[in-house]
Amino acid sequence: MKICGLSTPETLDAALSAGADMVGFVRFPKSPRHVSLNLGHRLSLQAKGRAQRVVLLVNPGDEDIAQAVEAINPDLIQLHGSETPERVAEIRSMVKRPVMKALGVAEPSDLQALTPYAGGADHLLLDAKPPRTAAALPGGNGISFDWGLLKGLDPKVSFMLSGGLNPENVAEAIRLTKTQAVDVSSGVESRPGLKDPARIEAFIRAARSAFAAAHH
Ligand SMILES: O=C(O)c1ccccc1NCC(=O)[C@H](O)[C@H](O)COP(=O)(O)O
Repeated sequence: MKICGLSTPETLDAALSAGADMVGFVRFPKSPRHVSLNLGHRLSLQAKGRAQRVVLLVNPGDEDIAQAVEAINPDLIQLHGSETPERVAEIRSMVKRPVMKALGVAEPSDLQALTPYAGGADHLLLDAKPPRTAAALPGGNGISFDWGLLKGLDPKVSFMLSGGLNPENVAEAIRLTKTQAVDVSSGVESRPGLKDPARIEAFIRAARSAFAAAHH
């Protein structure tokens, strides 16, 4: 279970105390969840040893990557832009840490885009595609995609499910998609960029019960 877009010590503590496996820090200035290098550094120290720390970058240049790695020392890098399979592999060898590539799903043909990333990325995160408006963020939009599309996916492909999840629908999403991992951002917020500790706890509780039920 990954809680993405944490940006305060209090809400990070709520995610860690509730048992999140991964906590995500967004480096994207247009996002209400963006963290400075300094804040990212402090949040990362707070999470160290308690959950995997993920830094989220969008089409980063080498310098952006170097700065984020130096300041935040993440356990994993999430790439949430239009990075090619070659660029993902290049970043992975540059940072010498695992990389998760996010891919948007809206129609069956989008699943074919997964194959070229299989060699270069350590994990795949399947998210909804962002709305086609100039102001839209590449992620964190609270939009679900049709989970039924994943019936067309090779069962050997492991992925993290994302996009429009919340405490109310996460159990159904796990049951229908048989995913092994889930990611959430706006579904555990009280307003864009502000995480709600009670919703974080409810999300993790619901996801944990659904994973337990799926393994019986
Ligand atoms: O969350 C953001 O603000 C963000 C900005 C730029 C690129 C990606 C971003 N979020 C990516 C995530 O991993 C979100 O958790 C994922 O898109 C799901 O978001 P939501 O549908 O709001 O749960």
